[in-house]
Amino acid sequence: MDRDDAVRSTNDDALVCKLSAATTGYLADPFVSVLLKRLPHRVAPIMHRGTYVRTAALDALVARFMGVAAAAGRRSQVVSLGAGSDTRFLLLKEGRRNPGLYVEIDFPQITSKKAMALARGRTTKPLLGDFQVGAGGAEIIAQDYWLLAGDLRNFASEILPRLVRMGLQPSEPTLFLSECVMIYLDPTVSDAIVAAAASEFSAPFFVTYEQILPDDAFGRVMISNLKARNIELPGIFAHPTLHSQVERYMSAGFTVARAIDINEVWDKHISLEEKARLARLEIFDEVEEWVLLSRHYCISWTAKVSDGSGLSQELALRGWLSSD
Ligand SMILES: C[S@@+](CC[C@H](N)C(=O)[O-])C[C@H]1O[C@@H](n2cnc3c(N)ncnc32)[C@H](O)[C@@H]1O
Repeated sequence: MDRDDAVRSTNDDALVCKLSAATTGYLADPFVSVLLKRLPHRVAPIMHRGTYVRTAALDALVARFMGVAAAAGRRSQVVSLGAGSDTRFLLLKEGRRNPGLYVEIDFPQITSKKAMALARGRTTKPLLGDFQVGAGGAEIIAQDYWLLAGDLRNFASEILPRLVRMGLQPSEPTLFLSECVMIYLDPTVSDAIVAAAASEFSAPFFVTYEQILPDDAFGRVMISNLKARNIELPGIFAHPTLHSQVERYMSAGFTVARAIDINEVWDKHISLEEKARLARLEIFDEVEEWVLLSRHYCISWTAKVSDGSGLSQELALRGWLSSD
């Protein structure tokens, strides 16, 4: 398995965790089972919780972004980088929420399987509306959803110009989402993606979920376990702390940014009712391991909002997670 195959295999990990979390009752997501029919192995409660917290936090941030755009009477655009098995577009449509434009990009090996599953799925096909399948079956182009094949290493030179040619509007509020993706890219590439978002768009937002803290005992084991599968995390050394996650945005030209770890999301941003509901799903006794693991994953978010954009900078940042 070469390096890119190994990186692509991380989407299977995410999908297995998601399907197991949905089957166990952590997530209300009927669409994961369209992408994966059967669980290949049992998934530990700690992974269910991690998947739940990451999904809940990113859902809240995406919803908040869409609310900010809607309040300003603007079309929201989401660009999910390395979207893999992202089902947010389908969930938005199912909930009759207007997704604006939702774009997903991944390697063709990943998008081909997804395109086939979505275009054929009894529950997914109607949500796409009229659509065309392109690139030999690797892409779906619908009015509010584009599933595109591409290599993010060519983001600035190929992907972004193509998106703009297709109708992505740099003048509209645009959220770039990197859910466990930029960490696999060379930092010069991921920094260039963040910089392109900041410089080419009038009201760019960026959300990143990825691993941090490579240098403590847990971090070293995490990295060596992945290395054993030929998976490198070049991004973790470039942006290893919450502080440096914020810095990456500010030095690219974003104007407000925050980063918190998953442990803090769980402690402060998941309601007591939700925690009580999750506690009834299965026994959870990996408490110490959870604290260690969840401190090694972070969510960071940022916005660049100028006075003339019609969006409030304060609104763009404050309240992105419920109790801010
Ligand atoms: C851990 S998975 C995450 C998938 C999805 N974002 C999620 O959270 O479920 C990482 C994804 O990034 C994609 N990816 C990594 N490097 C990429 C690149 N250079 N170009 C396109 N996609 C890439 C992989 O193919 C994989 O689908």
